[in-house]
Amino acid sequence: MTRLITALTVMWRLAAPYFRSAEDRRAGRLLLAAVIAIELAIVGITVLVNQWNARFYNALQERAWDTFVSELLYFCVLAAAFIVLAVYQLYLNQWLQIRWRRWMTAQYLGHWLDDGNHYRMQLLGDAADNPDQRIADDINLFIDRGLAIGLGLLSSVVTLASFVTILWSLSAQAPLVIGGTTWSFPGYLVWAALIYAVVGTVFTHLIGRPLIGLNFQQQRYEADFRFHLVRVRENGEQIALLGGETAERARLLDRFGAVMANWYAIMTRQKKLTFFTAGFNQVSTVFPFVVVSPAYFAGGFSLGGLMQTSEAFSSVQRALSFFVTSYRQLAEWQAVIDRLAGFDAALTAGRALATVPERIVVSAEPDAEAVAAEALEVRLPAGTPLVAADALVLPAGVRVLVGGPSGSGKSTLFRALAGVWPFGRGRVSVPAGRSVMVLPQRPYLPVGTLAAAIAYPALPDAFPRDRVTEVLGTVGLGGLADRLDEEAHWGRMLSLGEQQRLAIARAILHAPDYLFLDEATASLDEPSETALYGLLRRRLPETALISIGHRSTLMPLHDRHVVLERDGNLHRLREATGAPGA
Ligand SMILES: Nc1ncnc2c1ncn2[C@@H]1O[C@H](COP(=O)(O)OP(=O)(O)OP(=O)(O)O)[C@@H](O)[C@H]1O
Repeated sequence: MTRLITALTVMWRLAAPYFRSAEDRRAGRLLLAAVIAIELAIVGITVLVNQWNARFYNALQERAWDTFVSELLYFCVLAAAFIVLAVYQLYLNQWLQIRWRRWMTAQYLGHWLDDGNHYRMQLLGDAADNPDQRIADDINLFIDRGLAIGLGLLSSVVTLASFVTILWSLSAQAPLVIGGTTWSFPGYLVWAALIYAVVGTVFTHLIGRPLIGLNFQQQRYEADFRFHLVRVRENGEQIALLGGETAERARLLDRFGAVMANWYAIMTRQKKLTFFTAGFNQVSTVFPFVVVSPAYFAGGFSLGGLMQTSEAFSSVQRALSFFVTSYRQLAEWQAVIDRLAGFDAALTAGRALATVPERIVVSAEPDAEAVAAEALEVRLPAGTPLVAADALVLPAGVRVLVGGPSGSGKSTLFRALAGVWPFGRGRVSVPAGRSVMVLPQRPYLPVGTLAAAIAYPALPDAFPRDRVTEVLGTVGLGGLADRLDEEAHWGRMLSLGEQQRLAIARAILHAPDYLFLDEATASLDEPSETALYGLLRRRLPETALISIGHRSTLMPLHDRHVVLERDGNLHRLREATGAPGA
């Protein structure tokens, strides 16, 4: 029971915001009201059809031709109304689904992407596996199944209320007579239907309960398998060069093994459940007749009455067995709710990480003249100290080379200065209104046109075309100028050196105040690297360049040289002796 209440609370927390949203609540509420109204109208038609049953079968029994014809016509009217309602119910339901889904997707994308939360969530580890599945599949399933189950439940409750009344009065008309003795008691047909359905529900629940967890796991294993397939696709070149196909196949089959093992468990459980539900459904066809037959054969009941009673009995029993028939859907839905709730929690944890008391605080200071780190200690997510930078000051236009052994924490220090690495303590102040750009060794090039890849993160047409062409020429990629509108996976097509040139072109177009280059030219030959640094110097004279690099040829291209040196259990940033470039 507490589980049910928790599930309902979580469901409400996930579903309600859409119907309260400023953007779409009117349309959402209207569509929902229409879908509910149609559902109720359909139940109304079922009640009318039930009453029609009595009249129609009586007309057949009495061979009353005129009544038969008029009842047939009446049925046609009901059927026509039912068809129109069924069509519009589906149509409006789908309309509601896509609007609701658009809203929820936008919300989740916002919470995931805003303010670097996706990256912090990733740093937190396995808190939210496969966010893509949460956003693409789970939101869809939550809405689709939620509406189906919600409307099914509503329809069952209303059907139950309507038909229990009918069945109650029919119980009085059809006394239960066995062996000449009357055994009936008020509403005995209702009680029979109730007991039958409750037995079914209890057994279904007992047999089917493990399906909730199994379905949850299944989705997870499937997503995991898909994720690893995508990894292989993305790293195809490396795998082919290393001849890693056999290892990959083994790894993928291993992942698939988990999919299969869980699937077997689902199959076994499903088999048990289907044995029960299929049997239950078969018995349901004849059970009402069995219950009413004593009254019918005792002679006090017409054929119409029998048919109406069996129909009403079936409706009550169907409504009561709603839980039995939709158990699989409910199990799946419960798993979806659990996953979305888990994703929600991970989103919140990611956001909370940005505001924990002990973290690296990066703030924009109106009076600051330089990027400055004060008592900065950068740590790993697990809390291990990595880098200490007591008093780093990077004035505008400075050119600093950051050195230090591999793994000493240079890239992590850049992440901390750029404000995406919260683990640690101390402060970083950035002059307000100054822009910062970080170029990593392997730049991110979104799939799309080349123009979009260069302009990223600005919009594809943010820079005049002739300027883009000219800048491409200056970084040595003039040959690509006439392919700016070509859509491709540029990150795979261009060599790493070309990608690095492209990233330099991006930096020149954006002209940031602070440009951090994390081995951003390491794939270029030394003369090209020197030429590109010269270009940056000429094109962005005001921009501070802070580079990480291991080559000694970088030294003369910078004014200052700082290094990370081991100091106890961490590396400390110190000014290196001997000014580079001197
Ligand atoms: N997300 C993370 N979780 C745990 N450890 C991490 C994470 N990111 C980096 N590290 C660890 O922090 C240490 C410093 O990594 P970092 O990439 O900053 O070093 P680096 O000095 O830039 O190295 P290189 O010169 O080889 O590029 C490494 O030991 C690395 O394994």
